[in-house]
Amino acid sequence: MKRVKGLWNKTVFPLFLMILTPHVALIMWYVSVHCEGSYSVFLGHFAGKPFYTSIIELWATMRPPSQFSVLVLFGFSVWSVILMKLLPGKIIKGPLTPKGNIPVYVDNGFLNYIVTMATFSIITVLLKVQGFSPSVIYDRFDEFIATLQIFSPLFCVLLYLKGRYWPSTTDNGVSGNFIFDFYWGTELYPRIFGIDIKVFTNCRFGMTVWALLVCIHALKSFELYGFVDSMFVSAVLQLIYITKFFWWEGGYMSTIDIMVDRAGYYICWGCLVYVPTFYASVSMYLVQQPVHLGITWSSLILLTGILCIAVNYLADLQKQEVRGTGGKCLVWGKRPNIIRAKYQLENGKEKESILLASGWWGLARHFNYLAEIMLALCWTVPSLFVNIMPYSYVIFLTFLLIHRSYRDDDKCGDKYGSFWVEYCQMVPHRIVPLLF
Ligand SMILES: NC(=O)C1=CN([C@@H]2O[C@H](COP(=O)(O)OP(=O)(O)OC[C@H]3O[C@@H](n4cnc5c(N)ncnc54)[C@H](OP(=O)(O)O)[C@@H]3O)[C@@H](O)[C@H]2O)C=CC1
Ligand SMILES: CC(C)CCC[C@@H](C)[C@H]1CC[C@H]2C3=CC=C4C[C@@H](O)CC[C@]4(C)[C@H]3CC[C@]12C
Repeated sequence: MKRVKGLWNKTVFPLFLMILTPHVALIMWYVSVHCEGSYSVFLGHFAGKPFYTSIIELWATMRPPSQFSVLVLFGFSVWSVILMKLLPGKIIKGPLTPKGNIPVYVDNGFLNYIVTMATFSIITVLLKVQGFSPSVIYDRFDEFIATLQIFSPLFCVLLYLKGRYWPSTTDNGVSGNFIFDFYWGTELYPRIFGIDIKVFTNCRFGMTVWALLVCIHALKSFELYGFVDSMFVSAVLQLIYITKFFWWEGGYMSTIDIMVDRAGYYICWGCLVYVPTFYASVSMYLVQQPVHLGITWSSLILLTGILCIAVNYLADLQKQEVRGTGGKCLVWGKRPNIIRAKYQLENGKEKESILLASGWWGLARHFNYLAEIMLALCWTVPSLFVNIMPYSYVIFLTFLLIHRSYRDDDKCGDKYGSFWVEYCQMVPHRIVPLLF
């Protein structure tokens, strides 16, 4: 039984995802642009054809990388690396790794984001004056997907080799199963010329490109129809969320992505290809499917979404503050219930950490996930209920976060043992209080 589980987790599932996800990234674009945002129309395009011819036809609709797409993506990556290196920021320390290393980061993500978005706005105005528009990226998005689909797997191969033969730290290693090692990665936080790869892929590329695409899709919509409230509401919520992310970027360095997930296909390919295509898909969908919501619905959705962002942010911040002050702070006006949980590093050294069982962390073990899902629903609902396609992200996110809550339980159970059991008894529900 254990062997079957291992085969599923370490080979079949990763392989399945690595085969499936490049198609998904392409399908999101194809359905939005060529199928009126409808999966049924999409299936109709290939009805009666053998599966493999449909796949070939689908990929053939995508134009190959152009000089333009390569230059823009390469230029943007260089720009991000330069800003990462040059912009000032407080030095922050990441959490202690299982091998006993402490990664150090320069907390300049918010500044990086502001400088990039301001530069994008200036470029947009300059282009507009000359009769051009960045919305050409929407028009030629297939060329961009093609470029990412070629370069990102190559980048992951490079990361695999780097972790195997030239690791940056002792937090590296292989399991001997190539499929799993490629998917999961061979290093926890690789650095190339001092550039932290996960900070680059997740924050400086993935999250920033997501914000830029939201603006580009909104601009395209504006050029086509003028002001559209559904696009506005969806875009504003996504942009506030992404801005919040960068504001809190220091905290992100202590999350599962950074302290557990290695730099492999899952995280790096995911942030380079999946985030731009899948995470920004609601905005891409709305370009061809504008909806008029009216002021009442627009305001209601916007306010609910902002509330969800606030809850998500406050929950993440609460954990950070309690740990930062060693539990000597107030949570919702009271002394927090905390567990001082002991754990051991791989070298046997004993350490202590705090588990918070009050505030948002007393409602459910991952209440922050509930706010995250509700928020994604808020920026999708403006597309109304005509098609399932715009809901793809929120459906994916729900599965991702449920799976993650189990993964995190396993991880924390292994790490904290009886302290985690105690916490689970105090806070029995995972994500939804009283229900799940
Ligand atoms: N849009 C998206 O695709 C996704 C968004 N997110 C968002 O990212 C943010 C971070 O999420 P994520 O990293 O998944 O998880 P969490 O922020 O929930 O962090 C989990 C970690 O926090 C520590 N921890 C767990 N319970 C407690 C507690 N009661 N008190 C103190 N520390 C605790 C443990 O780490 P330790 O080892 O330090 O004890 C655990 O591994 C969230 O806002 C989430 O919504 C997350 C995933 C996907
Ligand atoms: C099958 C794979 C290709 C799936 C790839 C998934 C990844 C792209 C995503 C997995 C976890 C995601 C994130 C975690 C936490 C985040 C913090 C939040 O505030 C912003 C979003 C994000 C950075 C998010 C980004 C995508 C993932 C890395």
